[in-house]
Amino acid sequence: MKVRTVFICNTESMPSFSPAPVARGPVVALREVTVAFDGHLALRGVDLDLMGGELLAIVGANGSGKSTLIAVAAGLLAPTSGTARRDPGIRVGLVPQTSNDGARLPLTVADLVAMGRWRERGPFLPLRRHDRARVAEAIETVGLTPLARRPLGLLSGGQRQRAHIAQALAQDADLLLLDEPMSGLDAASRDAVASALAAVARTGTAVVAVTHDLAELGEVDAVCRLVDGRVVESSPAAPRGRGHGGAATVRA
Ligand SMILES: Nc1ncnc2c1ncn2[C@@H]1O[C@H](COP(=O)(O)OP(=O)(O)OP(=O)(O)O)[C@@H](O)[C@H]1O
Repeated sequence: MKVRTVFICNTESMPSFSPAPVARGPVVALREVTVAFDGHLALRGVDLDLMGGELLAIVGANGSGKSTLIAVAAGLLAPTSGTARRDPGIRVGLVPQTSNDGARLPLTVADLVAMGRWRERGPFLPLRRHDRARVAEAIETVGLTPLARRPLGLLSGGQRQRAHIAQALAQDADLLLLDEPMSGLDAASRDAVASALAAVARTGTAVVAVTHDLAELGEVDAVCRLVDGRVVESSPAAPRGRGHGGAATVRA
């Protein structure tokens, strides 16, 4: 199955996003993936392809295995059985469900987002002009430019969440995984993030977002629904039709 999800933001602030994603195979392919925690099966025989250029929404009730699936896709958790194959060398961006934990870090918004460039630039090295532009663009995308110099500890929960999303956007990841990224965001921020995710997918990135409300993601390319660790519904990538208001359909 193929799924892709992207959040979009203020498109006027994203001039450097290039169009024309390049079609290729999955960046991550899960086959018959099962994950057991102390005998409890969190995932049961999951087959899933995460495709570059696609925005995939993962939905399901509490405890259905969404975060576990994200952890396996990110390479943070090995399947108990089955296989998780990742393209070698892909850059993975992750916004975990608990990204609000950074409240006590002695960092500003700009510091946090700049860390998203470390993989390209190397940690603690001065950012180059291009890196600084990517950082500024990501901050603008989530609407935090006026707060760029503010310490994380002085932000609201939703603002901090947006800062973590900006850090992920700045990474230019091949695979972008977001676990309930809209949690705590107001309507304007949700729209901005949804637009940003869609734009990122259009650059060729595989974007995967967990949500309890499909509508908040806007248009997605595919949907994967989990029930008790199983994929019970999935939609293949349909013609995106972004700009035509088309949304992905879900089929059993
Ligand atoms: N580290 C762990 N140890 C033991 N059980 C775990 C662990 N992590 C998750 N589980 C169990 O695995 C199942 C799936 O959990 P998971 O966090 O993936 O669900 P989820 O769909 O993301 O839920 P939510 O919507 O509440 O975030 C749950 O029954 C949970 O209790």
